[in-house]
Amino acid sequence: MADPWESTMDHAVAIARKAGETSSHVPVCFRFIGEESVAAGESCILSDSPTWIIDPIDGTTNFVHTHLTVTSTLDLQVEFGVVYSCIEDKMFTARRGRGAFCNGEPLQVSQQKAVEQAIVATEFGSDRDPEVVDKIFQSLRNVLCLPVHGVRGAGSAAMNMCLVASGCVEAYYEIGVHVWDVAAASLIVSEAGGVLMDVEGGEVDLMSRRIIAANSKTVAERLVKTIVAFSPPRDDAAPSDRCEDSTHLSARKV
Ligand SMILES: O=P([O-])([O-])O[C@@H]1[C@H](O)[C@H](O)[C@@H](O)[C@H](O)[C@H]1O
Ligand SMILES: [Mg+2]
Ligand SMILES: [Mg+2]
Repeated sequence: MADPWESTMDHAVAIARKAGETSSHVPVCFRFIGEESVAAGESCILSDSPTWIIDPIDGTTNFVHTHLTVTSTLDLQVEFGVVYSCIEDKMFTARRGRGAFCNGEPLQVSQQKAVEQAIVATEFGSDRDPEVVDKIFQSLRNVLCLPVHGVRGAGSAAMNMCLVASGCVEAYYEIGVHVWDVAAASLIVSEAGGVLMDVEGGEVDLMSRRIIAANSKTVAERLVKTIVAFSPPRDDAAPSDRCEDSTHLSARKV
């Protein structure tokens, strides 16, 4: 069987060559956006250049506490998405227009559109500002009282989205995620037949730090009416306007 990673890289190089209109003799030029490089002060701006968006560990708090799910995410903007759940040894992959897979098996979102029968995934995020925490709890209360069948959280934004893609949960929402948490899994969700939406409706903006990933427009729109929206500083804001998440500071001290 052909190595899917090798063909992915060949395709990535072809895209980069096309974008830069370089001949096969000139090295291709990729840009990178990674959680750690942005934390070190590098830019988080998407341009026309092919850009790899990387989160080496998604689920850092789980990782630090050796708790359940930890994933690594890799995305070549809008073309490929890869999420690897290392403890479960599950490789989620998607290529634009070619479907989404887990260890080579095709993924399909759940067909359940009745929100009362739905499992909704979310996270409490990393911000411990009491005003933000209040809004997160108001949303959680509203979601529970829809009512939904259950609320879950894997501790990894990417994994929650892969659960939507796998049909195990009907929707995931969070305010406070970063582009590297959700870029790869966004493609996996849409290639599995799911939808992405902003928490106030309309198109998702991956730099806005707000996302709904759902099995259907019906479920996503019910969540839009339920979530208490707010706007954290954007990922592509100037570094001085970004704020460090409080739990990350403590995680890094470990
Ligand atoms: O810091 P990290 O572990 O890469 O990513 C975080 C995790 O995905 C967490 O579940 C989510 O609630 C945060 O919003 C993310 O930033
Ligand atoms: Mg992450
Ligand atoms: Mg991370």
